[in-house]
Amino acid sequence: MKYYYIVAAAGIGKRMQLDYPKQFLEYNKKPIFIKTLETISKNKLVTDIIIVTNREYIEKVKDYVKEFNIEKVKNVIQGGKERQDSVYNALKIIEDEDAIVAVQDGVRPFIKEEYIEKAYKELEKNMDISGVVIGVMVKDTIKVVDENGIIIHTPNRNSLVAAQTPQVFRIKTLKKAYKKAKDEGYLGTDDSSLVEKIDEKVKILEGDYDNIKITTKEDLIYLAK
Ligand SMILES: Nc1ccn([C@@H]2O[C@H](COP(=O)(O)OP(=O)(O)OP(=O)(O)O)[C@@H](O)[C@H]2O)c(=O)n1
Ligand SMILES: C[C@](O)(CO)[C@H](O)COP(=O)(O)O
Repeated sequence: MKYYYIVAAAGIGKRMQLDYPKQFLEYNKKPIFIKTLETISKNKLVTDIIIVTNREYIEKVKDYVKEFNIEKVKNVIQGGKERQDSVYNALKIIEDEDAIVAVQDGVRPFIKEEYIEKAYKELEKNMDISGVVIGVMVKDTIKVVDENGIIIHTPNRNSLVAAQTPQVFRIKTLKKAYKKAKDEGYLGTDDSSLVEKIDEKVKILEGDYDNIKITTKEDLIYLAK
């Protein structure tokens, strides 16, 4: 069985407001996408890693992969305009129709190996579900608001989970979901939302609060060492 791992690292980091993409920010003298990859490649189930990055950074990413001896990287390919386009580019080059595939933000460098393992295994043993998403219960009370900031309602916090990555799926399901989203012009903010749209069941596996996405300048504190 092939266990693919797609690492999305083709964003431009608009919200971080640097003059280079935030996946190249450093933690412990390594670009954060490399820290992410180190954890992934160490996992014994992962067989094939595909990195998706900005066209002009492909060679630089290949150099980093060599420099830091990241194993199992089979392809470094060009991303697209949105995260969804980048992940779709990677899905299109996977030919094995029986594979399991995990999708990961390159800018979640604190992912722990145990969650990768748990997610793959949960999906494999549970034929009732089509995907597994690592997530954490929200700590704040969440409000749904209208365009004027007026609160419409307050969902019950016990049913609210902040979705992270990895998000793991059977390849056939994920390809079907991505194709349908493309055909219908649907743009989701994560992979699971596309699979939910084709009425497949996706299960949340509780992860941890350390697995943050480096998104805005406030998150730089997590990289200070
Ligand atoms: N076209 C894109 C956009 C995002 N990503 C990747 O998806 C992950 C999560 O996206 P996000 O945090 O939104 O990154 P950016 O798109 O770079 O940030 P922003 O939205 O602020 O521009 C990141 O690892 C990012 O590199 C990608 O592969 N392709
Ligand atoms: C996939 C994700 O990390 C789950 O929380 C998130 O939705 C990515 O969103 P972004 O806008 O691409 O950062």
